[in-house]
Amino acid sequence: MILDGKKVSEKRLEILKERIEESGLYPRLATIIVGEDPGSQLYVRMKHRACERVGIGSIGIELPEDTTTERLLETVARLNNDPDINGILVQLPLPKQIDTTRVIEAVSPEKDVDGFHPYNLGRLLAGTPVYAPCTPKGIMTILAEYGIEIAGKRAVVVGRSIDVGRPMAALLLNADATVTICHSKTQNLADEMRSADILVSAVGKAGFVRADMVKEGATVIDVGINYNENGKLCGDVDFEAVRERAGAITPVPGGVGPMTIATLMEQTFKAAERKACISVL
Ligand SMILES: Nc1nc(=O)c2c([nH]1)NC[C@@H]1CN(c3ccc(C(=O)N[C@@H](CCC(=O)O)C(=O)O)cc3)C=[N+]21
Repeated sequence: MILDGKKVSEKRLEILKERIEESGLYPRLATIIVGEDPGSQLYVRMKHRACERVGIGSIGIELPEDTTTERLLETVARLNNDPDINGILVQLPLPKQIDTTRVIEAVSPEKDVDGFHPYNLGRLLAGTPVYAPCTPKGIMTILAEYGIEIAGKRAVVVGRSIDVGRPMAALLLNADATVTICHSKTQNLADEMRSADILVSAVGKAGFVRADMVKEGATVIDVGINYNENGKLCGDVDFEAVRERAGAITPVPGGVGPMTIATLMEQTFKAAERKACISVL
């Protein structure tokens, strides 16, 4: 079974559009991008397009490559204090002169629709999440949409980043999976991966997950964003070989990526609802 993230994201965005309309709210997202990285610019453009589609206002702030941490902190503070802004997204990665941790911690937790602030990561780890990082949250949504059971299953997450691996493990644990986090120093990695009922790869190497590392019938979630030798977007998983063994698998493109953006939209609306003290998701 192919887990069609594109299709699920479209459906979620349609539902969200109606909910926003009915709410009478006009949520607003501010994005900040530092520098000229074409990849980052593409993703931010996609986020603005999604905003437009569902009825979220968006403002894009573009700062030069040589922006200082202080200057970026001032921009964040201004958006924190702007009552018309519900969500603030600082596109990562930031240029190397910038102290990313300070910037993430400067975003008001109520406007942290990316879910990267330590308050929100702490709430997630405590099992009482408010905003969770959009990529792993989107993965939980796609698993739910396809009725894939999580409770009691063995989940193996390969990768321990703050935006994917760590929060993914926390979300799966909150859903009662037995969770293992693997990384570059893990011994017998292939054996660990073969034990997974749910295997999440967030490694960043094309062809990293081969068919012999996947248990028959397992659910395989591919978070990789790589480009092959022909310059084509591909994930971590050897898709054609692995799909024969997997029970369910997400493609790249059309899998996890669109779910990330749909989740960002949902969390931005949630921020507007919480500000207006209406129902809480
Ligand atoms: N503060 C912050 N928040 C983020 O959420 C964030 C970020 N920084 N930095 C970069 C990553 C990456 N990311 C993606 C979103 C959508 C697709 C997506 O929709 N991809 C399409 C393909 C797009 C294409 O054609 O390249 C797909 O997989 O089908 C991919 C990647 C969000 N990120």
